[in-house]
Amino acid sequence: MKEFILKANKSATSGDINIKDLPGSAGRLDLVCRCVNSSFFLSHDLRRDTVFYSVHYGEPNAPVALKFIGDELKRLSPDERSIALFIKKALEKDSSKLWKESTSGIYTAKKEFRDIIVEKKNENYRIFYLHLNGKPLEEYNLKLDKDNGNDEDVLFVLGDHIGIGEEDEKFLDELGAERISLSPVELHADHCIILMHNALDKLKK
Ligand SMILES: C[S@@+](CC[C@H](N)C(=O)[O-])C[C@H]1O[C@@H](n2cnc3c(N)ncnc32)[C@H](O)[C@@H]1O
Repeated sequence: MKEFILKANKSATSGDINIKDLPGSAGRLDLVCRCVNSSFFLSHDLRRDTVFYSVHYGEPNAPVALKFIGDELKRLSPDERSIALFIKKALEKDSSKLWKESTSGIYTAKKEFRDIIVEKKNENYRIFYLHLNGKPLEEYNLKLDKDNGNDEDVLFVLGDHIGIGEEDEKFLDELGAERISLSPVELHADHCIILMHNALDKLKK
């Protein structure tokens, strides 16, 4: 499984969202929507082998985690407004420690960013932190196949416009996360997802 997790430092944690003001009062929800687009949408298809998480730390109810499962998504279209409406619906529900489905393939839970990463580590996922100053992707010699020919389970960690912060960087270091740099210039998180997908797609050809 290929999974991405975004720390959305300012994104809304209730359904009280103005869809016309995603970058402002909704706390950069535009960025979350673009990451959903980049995670899943192909031309006339969806990436069914991908899962995307965003963990929101904005007002009024932080944290709230969202999980999108490619294999289960239905009726979602690639435009930001459509994605934002599904997110609004999910955030309108009360969240608890366990994942609860809002609409097909979209779940919410009251989970911290770190909780999800630890869960993945315990499930033997390989954890990568996408970072400007990481080891260049080309030097990684990525071989994401297990010996039995199945894909290795991988989680890619991303920050938003603010980043993930020093404490969470330290947490990732202690967890043994590997830092990958995708470019010598700083990119938007959604563009990093596209580049990462592209690199993995090429490994399969
Ligand atoms: C707009 S950048 C964040 C900028 C923020 N000021 C910071 O200090 O982290 C959004 C995220 O994209 C990822 N990113 C940006 N440029 C990257 C690069 N060249 N290689 C790998 N990941 C990158 C990182 O995960 C980063 O947190």
